[in-house]
Amino acid sequence: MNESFGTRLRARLDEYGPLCVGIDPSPALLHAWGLDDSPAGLERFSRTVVDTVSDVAAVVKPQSAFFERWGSRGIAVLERTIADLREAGTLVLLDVKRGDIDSTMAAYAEAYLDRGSPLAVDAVTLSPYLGFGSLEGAITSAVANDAGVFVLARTSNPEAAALQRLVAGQVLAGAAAANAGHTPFGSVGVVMGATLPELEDSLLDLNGPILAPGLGAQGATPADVARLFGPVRHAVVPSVSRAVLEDPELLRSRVLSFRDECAAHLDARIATQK
Ligand SMILES: O=C(O)c1cc(=O)[nH]c(=O)n1[C@@H]1O[C@H](COP(=O)(O)O)[C@@H](O)[C@H]1O
Repeated sequence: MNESFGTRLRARLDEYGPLCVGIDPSPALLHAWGLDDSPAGLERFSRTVVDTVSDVAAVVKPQSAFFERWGSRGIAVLERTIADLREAGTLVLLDVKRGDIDSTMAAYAEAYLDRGSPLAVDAVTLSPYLGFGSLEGAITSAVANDAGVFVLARTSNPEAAALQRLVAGQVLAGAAAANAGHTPFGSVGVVMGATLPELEDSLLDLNGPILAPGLGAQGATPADVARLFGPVRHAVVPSVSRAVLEDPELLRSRVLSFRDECAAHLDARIATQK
């Protein structure tokens, strides 16, 4: 690898369309699929998602929490899932929402961003609540490994608004500073829920990718995403989990229809039309 995460993400979005598909093997979804709530059930679920969507989704986002529930056996399944995704060629965004101080944050960065780590991925979600500056080392490490980060700015859940509107400006400013001068855009993304009523104007200066969860189960539609993100729509990666994962038989068709609808509303071309 010698292209930045921003460059690789831009290419993948242009080729496959603007969609991130979650792997969220919750007990409820394992049950709906007729699988045991066990490491074997997790593995079957994850492998089915990888096999069914990796050739049509620009980004796939495993949710670490559902693997961590099973301790070392769950982490072993997560490692195999990451390896399968990388082999399939899709970009892997691990949703871990990590954030801590200096050497502790460095250890998280080593775990997820260092190319030699068994859990190395293309990008991770980070939490900025120990200060945006506490993430600097992880951002440096991401860039050194051609990886990326998505820092929580305004999340999709309704409880977040009161706290996050006080600090989102600092997150956006920190990410914009890290991305300045990078083309096609930088590798420091932010998370902005697709369910939000409105956005900070400073998002216009981000020059980086925007992960927008909240499609489907949390109520947002592709039209909402286009309305909300307006002038930065080319940088948005809408993310969907439960609405496509409910039924393995419908998984591929639902991913294709979310992907095509997002592309149509966001004025994005899909070079590889499957
Ligand atoms: O970082 C995330 O992916 C994330 C941020 C956010 O603001 N809201 C949000 O729901 N998520 C994640 O997106 C997934 C839920 O997606 P749905 O099942 O489509 O609602 C879960 O893994 C959440 O942790």
